[in-house]
Formats: sequence, C-alpha cells, structure tokens
Amino acid sequence: LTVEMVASGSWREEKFKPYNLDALGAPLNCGHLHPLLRLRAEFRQIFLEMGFTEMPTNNYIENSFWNFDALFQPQQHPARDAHDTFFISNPQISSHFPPEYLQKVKQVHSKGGYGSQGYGCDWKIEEAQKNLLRTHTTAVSARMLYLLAKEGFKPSKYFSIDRVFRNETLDATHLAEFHQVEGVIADYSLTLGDLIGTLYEFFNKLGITKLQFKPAYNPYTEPSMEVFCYHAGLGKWIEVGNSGIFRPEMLLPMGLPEDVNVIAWGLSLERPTMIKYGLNNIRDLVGAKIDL
Ligand SMILES: COC[C@@H]1[C@H](c2ccc(C#Cc3ccccc3)cc2)[C@@H]2CN(C(=O)Nc3ccc(OC4CC4)cc3)C[C@@H](O)[C@@H](O)CN12
Repeated sequence: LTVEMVASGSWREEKFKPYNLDALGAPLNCGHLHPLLRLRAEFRQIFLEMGFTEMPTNNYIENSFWNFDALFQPQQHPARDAHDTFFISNPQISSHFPPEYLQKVKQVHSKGGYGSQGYGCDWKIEEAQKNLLRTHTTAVSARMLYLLAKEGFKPSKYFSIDRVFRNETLDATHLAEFHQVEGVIADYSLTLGDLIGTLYEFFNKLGITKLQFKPAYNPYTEPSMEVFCYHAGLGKWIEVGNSGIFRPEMLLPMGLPEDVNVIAWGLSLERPTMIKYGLNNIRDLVGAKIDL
C-alpha cells in the first residue's frame, strides 16, 4: 500500500492480507536495565507502596563500631575475623563516635545493663575503630535508629537495597559481594506477629503466599527467624531470608524509648534474580549477556 495507490484510489482493485494485530513489533535495538537493577526497582516499588523510606547507603566503607559493636555483636565473634570480613587499612577514616553512646555500648558489651548480663568481655575501642567493607546493610539501619533516637523518636519504616561484602569462599552461587535488601520498622509495642504479618505482606507482593518460619540466631535480634517459601516453579521450599526483633542491648544504648520495638528482615537481590531468570551460576548474572 503506497501513497500513490491511496491518492489514485487504485488500492480498491488490490487484494490485501488482513492485519495480524498479534504480531510483535520490530525488536527495539536499545538499552535495557540489568536484571539485578530491574529487580531492585521492583523491590523499591514494593517498599514504597508499603510506606517505607529509603536509607542512605552510599558508604561501602564502614567501621566496626556501626557494623558490629552497635549491633551488640561481640568483639570476639567469628564473623569479625578477617576470614569473613574485608578490613581496610587505608583510608583510615578517623571515626568520631558520640562519646555518651560509645560509653553505653562499651558498658553493655562488657558489664551488661538494661536487664542483660552482657558478654563480660574486655571491650576495646581499637577494635571498634577498625574500618571494613560493610558486611550487611544492618550497619546503616543502626545509624538510622541512632539518629531516630537522637532527633526524637517517631514510628518509622526504613528500607535499603545495596551492596555488602563478605570475605567468603566463592562458588557458583556466592561472590564476595551481593546486594542486601533490608526492611526495618520501629514502633511502640511491636510483636513477632507484626513481623510475620509484614513478611506475608512483603512476599505476597512478590507472588509468594506460602511462608514458613524457622527459629534462627543473629547476635542482634532475639527472637530470630529464617523465612522459607514454597516456590511452585521449583516445586520445593526455599530459604527466602532472615528476620528478627532487634535486641534491647542494641536499642536501649541508642536512647530509644523502652516501649519501642524494632522488627527487621533481610534477603538478597541475587538469589531471586537468578531464580527469576533461571540462572544457576551467579557469574552469568554479572559480566555476561542474558537474552531477556
Ligand atoms: C551470606 O548469605 C546471606 C544471603 C542473603 C541474606 C541473608 C540474610 C539477610 C538478613 C538479614 C537480617 C536479619 C535480621 C534483621 C535484619 C536483617 C540478608 C541477606 C540470602 C538470603 N536468601 C535469599 O535472599 N533467598 C531468596 C530470596 C528471595 C527469593 O525470591 C524468589 C522469588 C522466589 C528467593 C530466594 C536466602 C538464601 O539465598 C541464603 O543462602 C543466602 N542469603
């Protein structure tokens, strides 16, 4: 069909095949988001719909104080060894910790307090000043909760989705870094039921409706739960994250009110992306072309 045929009316004598309105358009040769970033946008949308505010996570380098001590993770904990953590000797960022808060953290680790017996350890500030590549975004959550206490508590919901670094053995599903997705809710008298209900709401938005919870341990949450879901596509139960209620030994030294509880959960970005795109090796996710 040409302009001349339309103008002369000669198209009337021609036979045309019917439009195939189901035909795909011509492939667009243009850029597209990396699968990880597509899923990051999906998770961000879910959190925003649920009324969460994104935390500022643009500091890969953290100090041990916020990554471990503020979370009541003992200075002798194996996770603080170099075989799990990337310690940084340079730049040696001079860390200024709020003196009053630092004393409370030292106290709760060494002698206890707030109803806790503490670890009875000799807490050293030199250990807290060691710089590292953050091992979890929970270090950022600790900073945000401290600010919340300092600026006057009000019920708040925060989330973060960003890179974390673990000095671990690499294999087909583990690299030395991954993206952690974390949700945190601080409010009066929150319970484990609120955490479970929030996890159902969050995972329902991912199309996951069947969840199971298994008791777990984290130094900074009590109780803690591993979260599992039945994945119909894989035909099995899979671990989809970890969660818990932050301990008083973490929250009360910050100055948060005694009747405030903080529930939180975390998962990764890489695992759901690999499942969604049917990838078995995490190296196919970073640094290789995928047909979307
Ligand atoms: C060292 O590895 C840690 C990482 C990562 C993880 C684990 C725990 C946390 C946390 C936390 C936390 C706990 C309490 C308070 C605050 C944060 C964050 C990331 C995933 C957590 N996991 C994980 O993401 N699994 C997952 C998540 C979503 C998913 O969606 C699919 C559509 C169905 C599928 C799978 C579970 C496992 O993959 C696990 O083997 C690997 N985990």
